[in-house]
Amino acid sequence: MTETRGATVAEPAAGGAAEIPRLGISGVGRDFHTKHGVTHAVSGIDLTIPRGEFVALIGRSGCGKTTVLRMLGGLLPPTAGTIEVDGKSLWRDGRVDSSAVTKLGVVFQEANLFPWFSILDNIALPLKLRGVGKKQRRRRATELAELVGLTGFERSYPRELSGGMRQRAAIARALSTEPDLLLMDEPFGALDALTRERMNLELQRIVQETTSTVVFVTHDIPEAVFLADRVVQMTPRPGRINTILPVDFPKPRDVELETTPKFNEIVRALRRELDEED
Ligand SMILES: Nc1ncnc2c1ncn2[C@@H]1O[C@H](COP(=O)(O)OP(=O)(O)OP(=O)(O)O)[C@@H](O)[C@H]1O
Repeated sequence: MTETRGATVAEPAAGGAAEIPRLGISGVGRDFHTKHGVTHAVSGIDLTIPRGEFVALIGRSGCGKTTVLRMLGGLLPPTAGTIEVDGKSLWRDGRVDSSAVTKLGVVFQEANLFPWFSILDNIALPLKLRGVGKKQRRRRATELAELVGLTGFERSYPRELSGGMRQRAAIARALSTEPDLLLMDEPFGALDALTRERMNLELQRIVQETTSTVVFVTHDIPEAVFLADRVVQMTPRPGRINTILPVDFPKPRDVELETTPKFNEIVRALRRELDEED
C-alpha cells in the first residue's frame, strides 16, 4: 500500500504504449459567486483514472465532493482546468460537449424515478430519449432489470418497491446507455445499514459484469475501502485532494473482508487523515 499526497498517480501503460485514460482531470477548480462574495469550492484537482478503475471520493461535508462529481457529470462547468473523457474535453468555453456527455451515467442519492412509469419504462427512458425502438429498448431494459436483481418487478411502479430496489432501478437506468463512466453521488446514503451492505455487494458484481469505470462519492469510509481500487480523500476550503490511497484487496470482495486487520488498518489510516483536519 502506498500513499500519495495531493498528487496525480501516473498509470502504468499496457504494452508500454501510452493508453488514453477514461478520465483525465487536470487543475480543475470551481468558484461560486454569491451575494456574500466568492466561495472557492474546489481547487487544483488532478486525477487520472484508467479504464475499469473504481475510485471512491471521500471527505468531510462541504469539501467539494458533489461539486467535483457535477463537473465530471457535465452538470456544472469548471472555472479552472480541464476534464477529458477518453481524451476528449468534456467542457469547452463553459459548454458541455454533448458527444462526451453521452459516455456518462449518473446516479444520485435519490433514485429520482418517474412515479407514473413502470420500473421497466423508467429503466428504458434514456433509450427512448435517444430514439431506440420500443422492442429493442424493452429487451435491453429487461436484461438490465435482471442484472440488478429486479426480475419480476418490471411492471411494478416505484412506490411499490423498497428504497434499495428503487436505487437498483436507478443504477439499471444509468447503465441502459452503456456508459463508459458511471458517476455515483452517495447512492446508498439513504438506505439502512443492512440494505447498504447488500447494495455494495450488488454494485461490485454489476461493475465487474459491465467492466464499468466508476467514481463513487461517499461519507462512509468502510464503504469506500470495500468498493474501491483507490480512495481519494479531499480536504475543504477550498476542496483539494489530500490523499490517494490504493486498495489492493483481490476482487470480488466478501463482507468478511471488513473484519480483517488489514481492512481496519486502512479505514483507521483514512479516519486519522480526516481527524487531522480538526
Ligand atoms: N450552487 C452553489 N452556490 C454557492 N456555493 C456552493 C454551491 N454549491 C456548492 N457550494 C459550496 O461549495 C462547497 C462544496 O460543496 P459540495 O456540496 O460540493 O460539498 P460536499 O463535499 O459534496 O458536501 P456534502 O458531503 O455535505 O454533500 C461548500 O462550501 C458549498 O457551500
